[in-house]
Amino acid sequence: MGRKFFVGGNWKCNGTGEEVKKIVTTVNEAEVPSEDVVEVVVSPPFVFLSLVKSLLRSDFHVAAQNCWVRKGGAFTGEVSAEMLVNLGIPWVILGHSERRSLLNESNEFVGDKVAYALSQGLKVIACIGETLEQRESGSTMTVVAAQTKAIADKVLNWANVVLAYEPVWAIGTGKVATPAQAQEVHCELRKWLHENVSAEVAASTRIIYGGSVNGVNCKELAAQPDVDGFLVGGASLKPEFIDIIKSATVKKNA
Ligand SMILES: O=C(CO)COP(=O)(O)O
Repeated sequence: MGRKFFVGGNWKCNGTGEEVKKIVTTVNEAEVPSEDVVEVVVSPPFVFLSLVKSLLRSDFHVAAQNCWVRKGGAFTGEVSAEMLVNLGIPWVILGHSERRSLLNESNEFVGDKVAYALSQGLKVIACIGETLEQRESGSTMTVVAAQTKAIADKVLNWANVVLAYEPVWAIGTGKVATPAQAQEVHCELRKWLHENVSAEVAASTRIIYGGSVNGVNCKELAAQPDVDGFLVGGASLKPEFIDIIKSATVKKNA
């Protein structure tokens, strides 16, 4: 049941036009494994989506970092799923912990967003993850299961969903989950999908890890059986993003 390795670069709210062009040039010039081995997506801020799409190599794809929960209309400041489709943007990141915590996006709201984006033909990187306090109190699985359930309640077809496990305590902190910690949660999530969605969805859905992934720690993480790739923040703005893409070969040779 081949789950193709997936590497996403989440540029968050960073970059000028010049900086964005520089990052794209770096990834365009890189020699990386073929599209059969790794699927690569970069996610610039909305305002740079068209620029990046026009410059980016054709074997890599573009993702937005968010979209509105329903059909567009009188929602000042929002960007709709329809607009992303109209721009030719195939992917969207939804439910990132920064939006959950800073903008109060609830599990239900994220579930609605995922369902609506999928209904419009977008592919979704759906983010889940526990805080440090939740981990220390032993509720990691309860938290990520509730976040996943809110998505599963609204989504019938998982073919276009990638689940990104991003422990909040590991995001932007330099404190990466150990390979064993990541594997444990990914394995539990796959079990959850098996029991609550279907064996087929559990076997085929990619579960990727995010949180302080870099060009060095990626190899050992990639070797874990249930880690199907990465969602990379800070390191996706640097040349080491290429090393992270190349970690796909660890999986291939496993
Ligand atoms: O939030 C992340 C990706 O979505 C991870 O960010 P860092 O890689 O900077 O920790």
